[in-house]
Amino acid sequence: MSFMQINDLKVHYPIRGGFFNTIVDNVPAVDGISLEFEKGKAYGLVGESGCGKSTTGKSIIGLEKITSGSIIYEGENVTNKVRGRNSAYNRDIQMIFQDAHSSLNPRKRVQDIIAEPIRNFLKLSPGEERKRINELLAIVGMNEEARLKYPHEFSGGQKQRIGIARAIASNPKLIIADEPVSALDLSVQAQVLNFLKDIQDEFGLSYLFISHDLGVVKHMCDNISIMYKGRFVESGNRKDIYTNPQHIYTKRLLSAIPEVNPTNREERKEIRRAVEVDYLTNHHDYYDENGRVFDLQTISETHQVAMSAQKKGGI
Ligand SMILES: Nc1ncnc2c1ncn2[C@@H]1O[C@H](COP(=O)(O)OP(=O)(O)OP(=O)(O)O)[C@@H](O)[C@H]1O
Repeated sequence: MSFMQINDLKVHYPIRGGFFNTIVDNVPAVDGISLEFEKGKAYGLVGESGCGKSTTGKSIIGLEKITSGSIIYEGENVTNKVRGRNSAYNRDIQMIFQDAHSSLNPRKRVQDIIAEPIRNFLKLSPGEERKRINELLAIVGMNEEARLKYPHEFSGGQKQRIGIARAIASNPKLIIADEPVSALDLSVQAQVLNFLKDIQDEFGLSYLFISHDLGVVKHMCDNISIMYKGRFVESGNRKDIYTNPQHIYTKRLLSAIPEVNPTNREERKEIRRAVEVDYLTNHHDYYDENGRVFDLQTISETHQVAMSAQKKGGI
């Protein structure tokens, strides 16, 4: 049973111009997507740069205005509602950003950064607050000495952990993680991803995991939606998406995942060849989930991504 439903969500950014700075056009950043969230499950949103992933995340959290569609949270329509600073929705839906550095206030000590949601939502006594901050630091593998330090005194991975401690401080139900590891070194990426997985199991969290990297999402998500130009071209469970992708765009994205195992690398080459043949021989149209025609220009862009990964020795 889902606790939140997103129905036909659209976010169109107005483009202004002319002498009177009127709206002359709009950018359909998100153009009719639907999603449902169940407790304890992780959902992946994957697609190339500019396809609308971050706009989706930001509109769910209330940072972007929704043009049309609805968000139903625990039976209540919360679309574009002016939500109070300490509403249940704000408490239950939290976000982790790609750039941990700029999402932490450089003038605040770690204890005040983590205390922010506690003060907004939990109303604890000073002693209880202190205890809760120590608990949260322990959950993210940091010791109490971190409390009095400032963000610049930490590495990228540690900063991301502080961001995670802040996100889980209010006991949220859903965390929207927008490229949470893409700014980190590979070894630290694995640490942070494993850590996110551990706390998911421990606290029954749900995630909306936003990434351009199908490899990362494979590690984290139960269900995956492939996004292209503001729409989903394919959605399914992890097994279906990775072993039986239906859409040519998904196949292309999959063939661009770097592969370290030589046997799998050969297999990957075969898949890529098969996709090429399909593309070159079948000059039929491809469609997205809503039956709208999917233009081939992006397919060739994806192809270039796959080819450049191959040249770098990735596949
Ligand atoms: N404030 C804005 N005003 C106008 N257009 C915007 C604005 N923010 C984003 N866009 C446009 O909306 C589209 C979707 O952007 P978005 O940031 O959601 O993509 P993305 O998939 O998250 O990309 P990336 O992976 O590079 O972050 C892009 O074409 C972008 O240029």
